[in-house]
Amino acid sequence: MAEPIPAGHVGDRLLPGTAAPIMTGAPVPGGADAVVRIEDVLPPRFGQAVGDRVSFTAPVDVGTFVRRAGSDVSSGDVLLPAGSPLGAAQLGALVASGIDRVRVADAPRVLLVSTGSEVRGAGETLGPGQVHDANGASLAASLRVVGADVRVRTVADDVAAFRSVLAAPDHAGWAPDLVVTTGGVSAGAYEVVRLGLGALADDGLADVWFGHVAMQPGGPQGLATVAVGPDGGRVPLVAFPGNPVSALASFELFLRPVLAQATGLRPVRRGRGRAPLADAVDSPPALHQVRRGMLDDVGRVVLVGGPGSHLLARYAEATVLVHVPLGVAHLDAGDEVEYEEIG
Ligand SMILES: Nc1nc2c(c(=O)[nH]1)N[C@H]1C(S)=C(S)[C@@H](COP(=O)(O)OP(=O)(O)OC[C@H]3O[C@@H](n4cnc5c(N)ncnc54)[C@H](O)[C@@H]3O)O[C@H]1N2
Ligand code: MOO
Repeated sequence: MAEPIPAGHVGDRLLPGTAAPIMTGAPVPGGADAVVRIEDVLPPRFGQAVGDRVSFTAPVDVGTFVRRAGSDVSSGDVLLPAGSPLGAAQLGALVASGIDRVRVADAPRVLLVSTGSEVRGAGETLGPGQVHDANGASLAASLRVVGADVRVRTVADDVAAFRSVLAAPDHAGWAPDLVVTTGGVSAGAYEVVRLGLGALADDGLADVWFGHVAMQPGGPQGLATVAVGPDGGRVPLVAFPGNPVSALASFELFLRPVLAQATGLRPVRRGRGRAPLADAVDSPPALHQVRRGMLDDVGRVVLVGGPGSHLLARYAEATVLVHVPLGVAHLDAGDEVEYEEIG
């Protein structure tokens, strides 16, 4: 036996016929070509003196328990492709490779505007007819997951107030790359997003489209480019419906893939697959219906809650969005549906 080699020490070169007690993580010394677990040594414990004799319980193959330098990543390899999100393993791999600085993309700045005179901030005391700003919370979280720098504002059904939020999106000179609004897009008399963008378009400060997509929830939708901030630069605006499930499903289906691509996040779409339904389902055939569900322990899709676009607490229980395509009025239990994961 030669001198022991603790982790963090480099042992002397071994001569043929010698072994050194070595700890996990210590570099294998020159002259050695395998490591034998102490459990497989006779006697099976450390503490031998230099010059003592040991034997092994079985023949030892060359390379056993040796981790070769470069077996994970070697000189000249691409450690992380451009556009990689820096998550746990990526940050660890960078630091392990001796890199403590990398160039990162700017987070897209997103102004999220929850509209509606009934909408109150999280935790505020509600008066009659008022609701808390669920969309501000859920969409801000969704946007942050795709790497956005998000500011949330709430605006009453008041065109002047809506216009002033776009004109001065933040007190500190922060200007958005994208505006996302919720509510105020359908057919009512006080649709602040529709009216506000219409007024801006009349003043030459926006180009606007409003329409319906054949989807439920998330039918009424708006798109625009609009002047924002003190210098009036044009940025894209996406106007989602106000119902909380409609807003979230719209984000998942329309905006998440675009933002994930823009920020280089992979995968752009979340995991998807096909699975049989646990129960029959009816759907309006003129609409692509997006239901919420989860997979049971035999891999069937179980729907969670009904189709209503107010059922946010049920959405919170779900793990997948379930697609019932256009033209389908009924599916039986056992029929396959497409699903995609939600976070
Ligand atoms: N006459 C019609 N009425 C409605 C139609 C239609 O086609 N014709 N479409 C319905 C559908 S579908 C949807 S979706 C909604 C979308 O309308 P808006 O985008 O204008 O949304 P609002 O009326 O502002 O709000 C709808 C609903 O959601 C609540 N809400 C709004 N913002 C929030 C928020 N930040 N947090 C929580 N809850 C919010 C709001 O109080 C309403 O209850 O229009 C249907 N009507
Ligand atoms: O399209 Mo609305 O989003 O059904 O509730």
